[in-house]
Amino acid sequence: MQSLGGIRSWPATWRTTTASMMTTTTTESVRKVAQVLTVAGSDSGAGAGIQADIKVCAARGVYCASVITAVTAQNSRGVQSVHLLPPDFVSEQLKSVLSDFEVDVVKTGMLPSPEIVEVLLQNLSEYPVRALVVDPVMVSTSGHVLAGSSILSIFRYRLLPVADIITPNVKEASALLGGVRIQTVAEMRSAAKSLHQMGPRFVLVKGGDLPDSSDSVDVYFDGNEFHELHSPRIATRNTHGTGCTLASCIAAELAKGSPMLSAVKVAKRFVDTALNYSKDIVIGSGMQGPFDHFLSLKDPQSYRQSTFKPDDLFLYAVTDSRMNRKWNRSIVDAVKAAIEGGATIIQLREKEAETREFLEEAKSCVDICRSNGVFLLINDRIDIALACDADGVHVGQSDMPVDLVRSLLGPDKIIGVSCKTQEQAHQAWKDGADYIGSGGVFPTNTKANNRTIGLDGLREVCKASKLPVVAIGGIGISNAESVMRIGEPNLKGVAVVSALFDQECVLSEAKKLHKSLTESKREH
Ligand SMILES: Cc1ncc(COP(=O)(O)OP(=O)(O)O)c(N)n1
Ligand SMILES: Cc1nc(C(=O)O)sc1CCOP(=O)(O)O
Ligand SMILES: [Mg+2]
Repeated sequence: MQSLGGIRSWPATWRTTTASMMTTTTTESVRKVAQVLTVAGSDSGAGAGIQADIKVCAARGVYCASVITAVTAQNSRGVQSVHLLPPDFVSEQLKSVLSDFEVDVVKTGMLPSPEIVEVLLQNLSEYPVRALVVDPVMVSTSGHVLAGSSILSIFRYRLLPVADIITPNVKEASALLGGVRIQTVAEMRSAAKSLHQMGPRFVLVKGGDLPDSSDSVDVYFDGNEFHELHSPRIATRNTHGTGCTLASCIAAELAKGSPMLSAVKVAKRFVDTALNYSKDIVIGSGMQGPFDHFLSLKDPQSYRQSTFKPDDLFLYAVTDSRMNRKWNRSIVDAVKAAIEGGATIIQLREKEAETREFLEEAKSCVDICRSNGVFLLINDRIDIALACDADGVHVGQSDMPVDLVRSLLGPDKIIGVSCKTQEQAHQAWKDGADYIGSGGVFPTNTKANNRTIGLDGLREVCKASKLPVVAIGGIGISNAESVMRIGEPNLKGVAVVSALFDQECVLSEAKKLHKSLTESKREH
């Protein structure tokens, strides 16, 4: 079979992504729709399987075709019965879709027999796609075997070698590796490495089932580097279908053109958001309910609260047009490098930009940030934020009042406000802000006539604030650790301008600062 080629070669004409990201415009004005094909089992309860896959793709703005390998009778109590489709008929479905549609990414879920894997491989060699995402489903969340041990050999020797990414949970990783013990993050790393040797380009071992961990940790391995992707464990019964959802979301992001790590990060965040958002909905009477992929079954007010997370403030990159001009780089390039280096949120602070030019650049930055799963805020300019559909704004005490900003932007946007005093921190909470920027912690050359409040002033603001706080002003690699060391639980990160953007290489400075912040977090 020809190598599936991952997501390496996109026709240049597809690159102009529209705001909705579902379609891309070619020079001939033909709209190319990002397409996923899911090859999986049907779940009558619709929390997992084909039904979940279609919902995720729809939620992410991607078209999803479906080839059904098996029909299951299941609900929130478990799997009552499974009916396998004949391999010939699975092949007919594959041919129907692949011979007609321009499928970008194939995602596999329940592949219940070696014969079905065989017909899948045959069809993929006849109709190659850009990427193959393999979720090696073996056992349902309720414990029902969906693909027995007869499948292991063809998975190991035929399917994994042509996969771009595989997304096993620890039980599936263990089964693929002949029953090795995987009970710690170190063992997950070692499993990811061994699985990578079986041929997939990337491996994501999901640690949701790991015993005794307060975090949910997934281990990503690209053949060289490991990334640990942490998220807080969400207490809910509604976890049915999380694996299918994650893999399909990765497929959808790849179909839109994201690099692999970005696709994985976006997918993890999507699952966390959906789980948190629907943690207390009740569908079915069993132990494992479905969750809401469209985030629409609850009060919309709570959506905003669940999407912005205080930890997003960890490394806050604030751009500066003067510095970009000095170093001869565009805002877009500056933002890309900051994100690649580990920035967790971006603010465009373009004090001298002309409105028209700023708007165009802001739109490009929104696309970049969105495809990387990083929020983009606009400094001061509510009009620009609305026009480019940014994720929010940052305003100061002399800018538009926060309550008015909230009424203009609505409940879903993120609003940050600068506070130097406890009174301002109280007011920020009352007015509906999401976070506080507090400084100048140290003297700065970036903002003229800025009053320095020092570490003591920062501590005061943190103590008075019910909101998460990010520290700003004169912060860089040499002193970021001393800021985080004040140890206030709601101090979530540092915001920096010159430490990233008044430097020759934004990427390497961002990486260094991220590393130093991560180390100081580990120590405290
Ligand atoms: C994260 C963050 N904190 C504080 C500020 C300062 O905002 P403001 O007081 O409105 O001053 P200007 O940035 O507009 O000069 C910020 N931008 N970001
Ligand atoms: C934009 C801004 N606001 C501040 C505040 O105190 O609210 S200090 C500041 C400038 C921060 O730039 P640098 O990281 O280069 O010191
Ligand atoms: Mg301002």
